[in-house]
Order: sequence, then C-alpha cells, then structure tokens
Amino acid sequence: MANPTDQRLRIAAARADFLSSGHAGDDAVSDVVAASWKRSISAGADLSEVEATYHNDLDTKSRLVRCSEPIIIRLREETADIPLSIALTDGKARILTRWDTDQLIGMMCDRVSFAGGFEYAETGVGTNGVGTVFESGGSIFVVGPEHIHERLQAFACAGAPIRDPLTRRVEGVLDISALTEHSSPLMHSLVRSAALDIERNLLIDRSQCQQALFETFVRFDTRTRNAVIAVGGSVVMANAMVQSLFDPSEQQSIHEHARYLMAQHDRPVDQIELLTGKVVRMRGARIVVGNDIAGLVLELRLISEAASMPAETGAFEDRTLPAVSGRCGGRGYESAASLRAPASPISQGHSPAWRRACDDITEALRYHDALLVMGEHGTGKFSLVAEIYHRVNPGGRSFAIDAADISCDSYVEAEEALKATTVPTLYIFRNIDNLSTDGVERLHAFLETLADIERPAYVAATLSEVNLDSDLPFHDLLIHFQRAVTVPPLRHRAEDLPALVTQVLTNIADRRGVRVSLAAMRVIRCYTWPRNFRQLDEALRAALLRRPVGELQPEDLPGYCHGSARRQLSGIESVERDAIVQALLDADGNRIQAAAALGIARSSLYRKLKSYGITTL
Ligand SMILES: Nc1ncnc2c1ncn2[C@@H]1O[C@H](COP(=O)(O)OP(=O)(O)OP(=O)(O)O)[C@@H](O)[C@H]1O
Repeated sequence: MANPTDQRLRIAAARADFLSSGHAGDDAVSDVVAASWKRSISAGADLSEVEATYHNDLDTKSRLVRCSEPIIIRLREETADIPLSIALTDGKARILTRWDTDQLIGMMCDRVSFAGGFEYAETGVGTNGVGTVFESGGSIFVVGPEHIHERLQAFACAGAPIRDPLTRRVEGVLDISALTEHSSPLMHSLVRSAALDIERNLLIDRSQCQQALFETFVRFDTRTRNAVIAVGGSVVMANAMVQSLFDPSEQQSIHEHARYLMAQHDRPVDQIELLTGKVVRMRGARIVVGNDIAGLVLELRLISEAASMPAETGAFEDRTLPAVSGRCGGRGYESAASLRAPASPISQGHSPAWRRACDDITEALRYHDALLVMGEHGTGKFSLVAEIYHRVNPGGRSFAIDAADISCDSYVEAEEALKATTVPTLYIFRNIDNLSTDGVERLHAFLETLADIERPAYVAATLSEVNLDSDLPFHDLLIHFQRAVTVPPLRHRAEDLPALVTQVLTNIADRRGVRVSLAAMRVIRCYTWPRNFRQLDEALRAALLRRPVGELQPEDLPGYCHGSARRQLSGIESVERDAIVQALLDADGNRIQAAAALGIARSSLYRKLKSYGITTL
C-alpha cells in the first residue's frame, strides 16, 4: 500500500492533469471523485475563491437537528482528543450546525465559510464531503487534493447521507472534517455509522408521532360511542362507527376536510354538510410532537341524515355579479362589466370546506354581520361574497373597493357617493391587509359613519390569511367585524376540481369543443395551485394556445403544473424546472435520455426532480 504522502502526490498530479487536459487519468482517484471533478468544472466552480452562498432562513430546530443532536454529542465525546469539526447539513447542502473539538480547526473551517448558514453544494465549492454526497448519493471520504478547490486542499472530509427511514430521501449530510495531517480513514467509518444512528433516531421519532396519534385515537374511541377518525402523514384510522355511518366516498370527504382543518390555526371544531346531505359535526385535537403536527383526531357526530343542500339554482337565475364596482383614481365609478361572471354559479361545489364557507357567508349576510373573508389569493373570496349577496338580496347593489383605492385621494369623493346610496348595499373592501396606516384610518372612519346611518348596509372585507400573524395596520380594523370565514384553496377542493376546470374552460373557450383528458386532469389534481383560480385560468389559457380545440393533454399544460414544489421558485429555478419537464416530455419520460439531453448527471436529475416535485412525467 502506498504511503499517504505518495498517494496525495499522485492525486495532486492527477488533479493538475485534469485541470490542463480535462481527463482525470487512470487510477489515481476513484470514479466518484473523477465524476465530481467533471461536474464541478462544468458547473463553472471558481477554483480560487470559495463561493459558498449564505442563507439566513435555515430551520435549526428541525426534526433532523433534534434527532442528530444526541449522536453528534456522543461522537464529539468519542473524538475529543482529535482536532475535528463535525457538521450537519439540511437536504440542500446548507450547514445547520457545526461542532469543533479544537479551536484551530474551527478557525480554519470559518476561513473557507464551512460554517452555519453556508451552502456547500458542488456547484459553488466543487468536490467536497457534503455536496459530493448529494450528487453521488453515497458516503465519501475526500482527502487533500481530491478537493478540486484550492482552498479546501488542507482538509480531509468524510461525509455520509442521512436518509429518511421510510422515503429514503436524503434529509441531510453528516460531515467530519480534519486537517489532512490529522486525518484517518477511520473518519469515514465513524461518519457512516453515526449517520445510520441518526436515521434510527428519525425512525423512532416518526413512530413517536404515529404512537401519539394512535394513543389519542384510542383515548377518544374509549370515551365516546361516536365515530372517531385520526389522520396524520400517510396514516388514516377510523373506528367501527365510522364504517357503519359513512360510505367510502363520505369517508373520503371527511378525511379531506380533516386534513384541511389540520392546516388551520384554530381549534379543530367544525360542522360540514356532505355531498349526500348528511350534516356532520367534528370536534377534536391536534397532536403536536416537538415542532411537528403529527395529525388530528376527530370525534364525528351525525347531526342530520339528509339535510337539503342550500338552493343553488332557481334563485340564481336573476343573479348578477357586483352590480356596481366603486373605483377611484379620477375615474369615478364604473360598471363592473370587467368582472366576468363564470358560466355557472361560483358557490356550486361539494367539498365540505367550500360548502362550509358558502353557508357561513350566507348566514352572515342574512344576519347583517360584518364579514371578514380570509383565504389565499385567487380563491374567489370576492366573487363568492358578491354572488351570495346578490342571491340573498336580489334587488341589492354592491360596491367593490380595493385597498389601493382607499389609500388614494379621490376616495373622499367616492366615500360621499357611497354613503348617498339608498338601496340595500354591500360594501366589499378588497385586500384590506394591503392598507397603509392612512388607508386604515379612512376605512375606520367610513365604517363608523356607516354604522350610524339608517339604511341597510352590508360590509365584507377580504384579506390574505398569511398576514394574520403580521403586525400590519389592518389589525386595527378587526373590531368592526363580527364574523370570519375562510375560503379554502383549490388544492383542498379535490372533489370539485374537475367541475371547476370545466367551468374555467367554458369561460375562456366558450363555444370551442375543448375537453381535458384524464391524464391532464391527473396533472391538474397533483399540482398545488398556489395562486388558485387565477393560475388555473392562466394555465388553461396557455394550454389552449398549444391545442386550441380537442382534448387537452398533460404536455399542453405549462411546465410548473408537472411539479408539486410547495416553495416559491426563483426565476432561474422556474426556467430550470421548465427545461427539465420539456426534456422529459421529449424523451417520453426516459430519465437517462433526459439527463443526457440536459447535460447533467442522472443523480442530479433525480435530485432536481425531487426538489421541484416533478412526479407526473
Ligand atoms: N368558481 C369559479 N370559477 C371560475 N372562475 C372563478 C371562480 N371563482 C373565482 N373565479 C375567478 O378567479 C379570479 C379570482 O377571483 P376573486 O378576485 O374573487 O378572488 P380573491 O380570492 O378575492 O382574490 P384576491 O385575494 O387576489 O383579491 C377572478 O377572475 C374570478 O372570476
């Protein structure tokens, strides 16, 4: 066996050859290292400057950190005599925590930005004990000149992937780094066995979540004769009463609604009407383990067997969308002709959360309660309130006033005109979370005047739920409202989606014979639609440009529909995701061909597919 110094000299020579000729030589370095050098160079890594990007949005209290901590503490104790740095990264090669057994190695690591918050992906830093693990999918020991980057050559780094025990997805990397003169091949074994121990802890933690869910389910089940369900992750449990009271499609709707409640902040208490007319009251508990929501256990009471569905037709014949929309900015008022009414009533829909929102809005308008309508952008908050109002008050009028208009000077004039209306009128203030302090004061004064005048006035305001936890000025207005309703996002209306797609298609391609194929509908169902109706509308319009008549296919839909990434993608990421979707479509879904066409390693392609949530191709 060659001594370590000779071996490092051979590697240094191979690296120099590679940099001048592009070939890694025959056997001085392993195939994994040679492939990493090639990737690093083609990614354009600068070999003289460490380009580790800094991130300040890391989750340092994650399940991974929690499960890793005891193992890392043990590792630190076992290696206390050797100058080492032990680092843990998240699933994007970003360093979450680093522990040093010696000050000097800590300082050396700081100098090359191997520290909390920095990203050690191959694209920025070249071959290393973190990024190369993500690219190769396996553990690695990178010593001295095997680092393609000059400034990392003083180090020896052993890295091992930490996989989720059930999905096998790489959740992070455990890395042990030392100066080359202090390194030993044992570092590689140490890091692998510690990573396995962390995986074991992840498994125990997951089963703790399931255990907590199961125990709460059993507790509920023993203290009641009612139906009880538990949902969490991929688990669904139900007692015998659920089976005898509800058929499979009703159970499906209940599960869907339970998952919706799980994502809400309020106590899980609700009453819903199922498609079959059964009215179900649900009340339960959210199970939290550490920072994670493990699931929801609900006790279900059947309130009535076949309550009639709220009238959706008939009374709707003379429905008009907002009769008048107030606009200011020098243009005075204009008719709401631009607010195009969908071909059929918006309030039609069978998802329990949607039915619930419709019923609550109807009730609030009947009782003249000032109403806050919350939900994501584009869920149809405004259109729904306007539609229900015109159904409840067939002769009534409505004014829609946007936050931006309240903040502008000509609002004073608009305000006077609004107050002069004598017929029953609904005032809908849109997106009040966007109001400035000045706008809030104006609206506050207007709402106070409205409360004093003696004529039928209805008030509703829309806002985006994400801003509820903020300290934005609109909070001062909340005293004017008696009721709050949440309009669910499209992704929580799975059973309504086919009808909604048809509705949007009818709006935009009225008389053309256009349908959506089953495969395209599958893609639409899988996507999360963060901008809801507006995005669905855009996606279907884009699809119609590709196929103006006939049956829309998956490939007609924009690239992003093929992913389910929940996070907001940057501009570059969106371009990359679209290129990947196109390459996969061109290659008929063949990953090897698509990777070759894109010029990236197959492992990189798989990683990107996961990161962008591309699953339907
Ligand atoms: N059921 C539906 N079918 C078809 N189109 C709909 C439906 N509901 C809403 N839309 C359309 O979706 C778009 C967004 O609706 P709306 O403005 O009512 O949503 P919003 O939640 O108030 O949005 P924002 O929060 O962004 O103000 C509108 O163009 C509207 O016509």
